[in-house]
Amino acid sequence: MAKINFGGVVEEVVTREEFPLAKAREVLKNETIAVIGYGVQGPGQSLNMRDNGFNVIVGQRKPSKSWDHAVQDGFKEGENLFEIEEALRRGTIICYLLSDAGQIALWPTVSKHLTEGKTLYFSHGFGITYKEQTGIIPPKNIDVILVAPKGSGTSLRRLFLDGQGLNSSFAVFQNASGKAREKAVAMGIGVGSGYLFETDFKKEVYSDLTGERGTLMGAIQGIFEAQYNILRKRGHTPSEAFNETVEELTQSLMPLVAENGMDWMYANCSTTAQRGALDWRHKFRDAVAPVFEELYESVATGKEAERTIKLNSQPDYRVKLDQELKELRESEMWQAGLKVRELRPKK
Ligand SMILES: NC(=O)C1=CN([C@@H]2O[C@H](COP(=O)(O)OP(=O)(O)OC[C@H]3O[C@@H](n4cnc5c(N)ncnc54)[C@H](O)[C@@H]3O)[C@@H](O)[C@H]2O)C=CC1
Ligand SMILES: CC(=O)[C@](C)(O)C(=O)O
Ligand SMILES: [Mg+2]
Ligand SMILES: [Mg+2]
Repeated sequence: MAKINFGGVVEEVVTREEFPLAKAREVLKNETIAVIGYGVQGPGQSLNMRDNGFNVIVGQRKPSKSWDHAVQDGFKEGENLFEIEEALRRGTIICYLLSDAGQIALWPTVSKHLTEGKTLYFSHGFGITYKEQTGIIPPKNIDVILVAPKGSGTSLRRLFLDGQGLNSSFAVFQNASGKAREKAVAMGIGVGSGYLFETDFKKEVYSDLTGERGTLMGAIQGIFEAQYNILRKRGHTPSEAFNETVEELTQSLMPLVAENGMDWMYANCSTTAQRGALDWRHKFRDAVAPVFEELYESVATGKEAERTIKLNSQPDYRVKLDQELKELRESEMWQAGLKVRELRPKK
């Protein structure tokens, strides 16, 4: 493990240099890796593993859109694409990539196939950490590991095809074979991770739920809306409000942050902008800090898990989520965004 100093704190990470693909292939050479579920993570992980030369099969409900998607991606029924139970029977490493709520419904079926020597793999600490609510309690005589790509399965695949890699965390919950850690790292390299940092199931799910509800998804939309609304209220046009709230951020400023940090982005803006941003950041931090306290508490007490399980286990959960996404898409702000995107000059 490479020791890396992250802002004054030394952590250990696994890089592709020290754990090359050839080593990962050697560790997993006798395994049949069964990816259960072909939603967002399923395609990204299974295609990357397939291209990396691992023995991958997919298990998915049939008929379903996800089954058709797997067929389109070149998986063949009876060869490397099976109904879920058959894939569970054949797999030695079971990658449980159903939605977190879906994992609860299918657990009685999955657990039947978790015989000694098999490995159960997750990409989220959810099922294990909130076991009182999920009922997911694996038998003691199997390995239980996690690799959580830090981003969408879509980005995992895109970055892999670009020759880059998304970073992932990894963890071991049960080490029955004595080789669980090595297997987890090998799987992490196999699914196309750029590098891997170690965590445990609880820390993974607490940070993940906080991040996606916070700055990655929830908070960012909330802040966009608040700023867009004030600009509109004070007489600015939708195009001006959208450009000044979203378009400039994603097209001009965030790429600079990604490249070289926040001070670099600031330094490439006017001194007027720098003065204002350096002053106002404190006020924004203090205003949202209590919301983040509330959010972390809701994650740590299991309230977020309870709500997710309850709502996403209903038969019409997908229809309801799609309806809410439609409302977002049809809001004035994002309709203005649609037009702004169309106006971007093409290469
Ligand atoms: N979406 C993402 O990019 C990321 C997801 N994760 C984690 O990876 C895991 C998989 O997530 P996603 O790919 O987003 O899942 P998803 O919501 O796309 O669902 C995956 C598959 O589960 C199937 N499914 C759902 N309920 C089912 C049920 N009751 N019985 C049988 N099949 C069912 C769906 O048909 C779909 O093919 C989750 O634990 C998630 O938290 C981790 C990192 C990123
Ligand atoms: C993409 C990712 O890592 C998320 C946001 O945590 C998720 O999809 O659950
Ligand atoms: Mg995540
Ligand atoms: Mg998540």
